[in-house]
Amino acid sequence: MGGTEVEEKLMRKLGSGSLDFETYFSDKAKGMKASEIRELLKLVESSDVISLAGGLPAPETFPVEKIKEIAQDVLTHHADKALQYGTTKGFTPLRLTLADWMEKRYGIPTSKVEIMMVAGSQQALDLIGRTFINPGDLIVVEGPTYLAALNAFKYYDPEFISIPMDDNGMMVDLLEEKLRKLNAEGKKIKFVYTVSTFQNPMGVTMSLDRRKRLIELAREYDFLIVEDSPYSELRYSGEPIPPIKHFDDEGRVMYLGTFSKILAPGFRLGWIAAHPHFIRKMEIAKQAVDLCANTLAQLIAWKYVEEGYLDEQIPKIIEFYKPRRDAMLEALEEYMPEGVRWTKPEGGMFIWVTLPEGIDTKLMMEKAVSKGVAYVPGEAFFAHRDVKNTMRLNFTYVPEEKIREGVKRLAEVIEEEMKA
Ligand SMILES: Cc1ncc(COP(=O)(O)O)c(CN)c1O
Ligand SMILES: O=C(O)/C=C/CC(=O)O
Repeated sequence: MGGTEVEEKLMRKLGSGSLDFETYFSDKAKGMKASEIRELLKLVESSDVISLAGGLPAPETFPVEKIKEIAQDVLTHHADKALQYGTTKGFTPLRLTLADWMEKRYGIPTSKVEIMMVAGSQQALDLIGRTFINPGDLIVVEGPTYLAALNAFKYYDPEFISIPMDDNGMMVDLLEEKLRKLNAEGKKIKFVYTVSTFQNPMGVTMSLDRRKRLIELAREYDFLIVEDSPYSELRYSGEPIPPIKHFDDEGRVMYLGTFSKILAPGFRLGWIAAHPHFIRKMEIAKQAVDLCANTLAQLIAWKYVEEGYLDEQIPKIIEFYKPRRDAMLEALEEYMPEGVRWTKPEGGMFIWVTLPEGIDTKLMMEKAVSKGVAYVPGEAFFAHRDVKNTMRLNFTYVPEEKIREGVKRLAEVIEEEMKA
């Protein structure tokens, strides 16, 4: 029995009860929206639907034996630390190892950043909202962008400015135009949120020129940059591009990393690399949220990175995902009707599909699931939910033959929709 059935059974058993539950919620709680991605995961959890929806890493890429071995070692030699409360900033040896790892891979000097461990980079997004957003602050996001970032920031009542994307990431020239207009009105933005490499949901990567221009604009118009980068290690083709943080001399960029796609999401372990002044304030915020990140997970991750297993594992993950990306691109080419477009990402987990104007992919979802395929409708990835004819496909979770079958089924649904 899947989670959804369990919930429904419990709700039926308890009935509506005597309490008027809604009256007890805070105003903010009443305004919260469920995550389409999280809800979809429940939908396809116990069915034979081919899910191209959730951005789930393939379980086959989890280094189970190595985790077992390291956990055994950690619990034999460091149980007193691994099972105890830790400091809010995180296990120091892990933080230092990660700083060295980032310097080696991204050319971000350890002297320029401090690292704080968080309960997944999703918590980093909430801490950034809690620490930096006043109601009404202007926050720039990509259109489309990671929908759970919108949900995290929304709780703090910003005003979103959505900047369109193309195959080279955020259209920074349009951002510059917007900044000029705001400046003429005496307005400033607080920060730009970007998934700079293999973006969620489009899969595209911000070009080097745009990264350099964005950091120049940040200086010129005095704003911060939140660079959220869970996918940067998953490159299947093309050449690596330094993160925006690499060009940051003043401490304007807060870089978010995570173990979710390069070790396992179940660790719920990510990190923020930022100026110590910003880290300190977010540390104080985190003290009130969860005291500290999971210490057992931190010590296992520390050994995993320190002893070089992470650097060994990343090429294996790439080798596992590349054929799946290729299978999806080939199937889209083979099955999709004229008039349907899609991104051709060099890495990451997602492909973004654009249908002819007038088709609403949220309304089309029910037909797709009845045909045995699921995707994430694109509307929720836009801050103003004003684009309806798009969808996000994930290629990492199901094997190639299922990807092909899923795209074939989806193409049939789209074809029918285009004829309707
Ligand atoms: C852009 C982006 N940011 C943050 C997250 C949350 O990741 P984590 O598992 O580290 O919380 C995700 C989820 N994959 C994501 O796609
Ligand atoms: O699909 C995504 O973008 C996010 C996946 C993480 C989640 O399961 O919510």
